[in-house]
Amino acid sequence: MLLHFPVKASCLTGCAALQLAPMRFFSPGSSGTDTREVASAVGIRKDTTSVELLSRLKDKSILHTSGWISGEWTHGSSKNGTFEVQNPATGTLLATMPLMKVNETRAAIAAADSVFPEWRRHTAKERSNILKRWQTEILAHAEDLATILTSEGGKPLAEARAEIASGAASVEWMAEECRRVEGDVLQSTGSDRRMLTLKQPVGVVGAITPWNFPFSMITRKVAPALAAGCTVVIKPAELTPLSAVALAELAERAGLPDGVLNVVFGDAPAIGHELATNIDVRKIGFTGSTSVGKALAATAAGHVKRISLELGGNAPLIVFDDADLELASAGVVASALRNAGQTCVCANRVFVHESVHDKLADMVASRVQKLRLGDGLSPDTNIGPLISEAAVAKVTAHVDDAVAKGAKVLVGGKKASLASPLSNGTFFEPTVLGDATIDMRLFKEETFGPLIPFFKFGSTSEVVQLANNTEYGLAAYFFTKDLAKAWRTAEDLEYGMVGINDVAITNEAAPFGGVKQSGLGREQSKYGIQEFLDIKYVCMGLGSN
Ligand SMILES: NC(=O)c1ccc[n+]([C@@H]2O[C@H](COP(=O)([O-])OP(=O)(O)OC[C@H]3O[C@@H](n4cnc5c(N)ncnc54)[C@H](O)[C@@H]3O)[C@@H](O)[C@H]2O)c1
Ligand SMILES: O=CCCC(=O)O
Repeated sequence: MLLHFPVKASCLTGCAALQLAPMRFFSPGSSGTDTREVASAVGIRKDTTSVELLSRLKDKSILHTSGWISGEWTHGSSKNGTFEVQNPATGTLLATMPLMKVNETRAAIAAADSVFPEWRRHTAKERSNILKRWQTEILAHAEDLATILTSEGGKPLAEARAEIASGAASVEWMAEECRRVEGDVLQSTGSDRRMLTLKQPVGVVGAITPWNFPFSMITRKVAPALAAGCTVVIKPAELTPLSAVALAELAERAGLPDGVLNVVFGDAPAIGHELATNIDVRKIGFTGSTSVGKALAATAAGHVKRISLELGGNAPLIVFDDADLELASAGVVASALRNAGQTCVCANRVFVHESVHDKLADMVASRVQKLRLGDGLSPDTNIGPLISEAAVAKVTAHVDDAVAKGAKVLVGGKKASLASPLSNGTFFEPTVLGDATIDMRLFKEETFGPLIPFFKFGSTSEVVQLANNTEYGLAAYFFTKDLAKAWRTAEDLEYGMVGINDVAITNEAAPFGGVKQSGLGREQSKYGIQEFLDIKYVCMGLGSN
């Protein structure tokens, strides 16, 4: 049954009326201003968002501070309270969001379920056209979306722009793939029957996404789901929900019918549990940590739901003695420090042949020394903040543990203190460590920070064994000019994705996903849409004539 929420899409300032506490808005250098002053000064939804962020946007109406259920912007129950979204570069408040729980999630699932029969009956071309219009809206708002993404997630604008482009490319790809979903006519086992298969949408999908790619992790799930004919409830990370609601706004503008896409956030365990247990949800698509993914998979298994998991990584990057060292050193830095090291496919462990180890370490150290740490919104920043103090603490612990066990700090090594207005930001110096060994935490655990540890190796068999010595199996990289070594190493690495002389391997045409405890299933590419389709076998008897 669909629960009714009293807030309509047109109720812009009215949404705040549902909140119990008096609303404040914040901007750097101000301690807050009464909501009514702001609302009258600027007109829309300023009551719960940072004026500084709004002032940076060309189209301010893509910034929402509500959930999106059944085509309505809603705060859900006013009894639930709120949570805050902060800019990790400055520590300033960006938005106050309604905390949603089980009832809101049930309403979103009910909305998705009620329109599923209609959405699946749309022709593939109709769904494809809506997806293409969504892509057009995303591209038209790319700069605003990148600004929102950098403000809530911290990554430099250039990386945010690349993420928006990659998300738009996923939508475009699935708009095309949509029209190529085909069943088969099978060779019949008897002359009196015909046998065929149909591919049908699985049903309502719950999409749970992380903060480190707040935009593209959503498009990678939602675009294939919508293309297949599924309806969706998105649960974005509470640290970065603003990208998700902007995407919902643009989907609505693209003509996506009400209820086909819904967004809820707040009490993550409660929302996740409801998605994993509600009988009307047929599939969960999750990207996040291995620990949460495992727990969610166990819960969903109790209800025999389909699930895709994109989990943690611990990527090796191997540099063989015949490698192009300029290319390899650029690859090490680009991979390990992407999004300040907070990327599931970041190189975590750099294995270098002993004959070129010192030279490569020097080349990497000199590249890293030139990088500028700062606010992602500033054009000369190469590395932004980490997402939180907890993230800074984890990188610090990994560096301290490594140094205690004999590693040498070649560059960086500690939390960075930047001048105001970045003095409350969560920054860590990009760090290069020499003499890393396998007894260190950084060998076994995903650091998720700007840390490049160097390990020495002697033979190919030794380094493949070291690279595979992890519970993870997402991405691996290596550099060599030897063709035979390239084939054998690519085949022997126990990873879902392998980059040879290349670290920028992700794109919409390539299957993204891991093996071992890095996950199940594939996103993107021609395989991604299959995760949202069931195979139905149809047998038609022809009678005895
Ligand atoms: N393999 C991939 O494609 C990929 C991509 C990006 C990030 N990641 C991984 O994600 C992790 C970082 O992201 P994170 O810290 O946001 O991960 P996380 O597991 O803490 O959170 C991911 C999502 O799950 C939600 N969540 C938290 N607890 C939950 C619960 N009990 N039930 C249901 N949902 C819950 C969060 O609110 C968030 O939306 C890293 O391990 C990284 O490697 C993997
Ligand atoms: O961290 C997840 C996504 C990384 C990528 O798209 O290459």
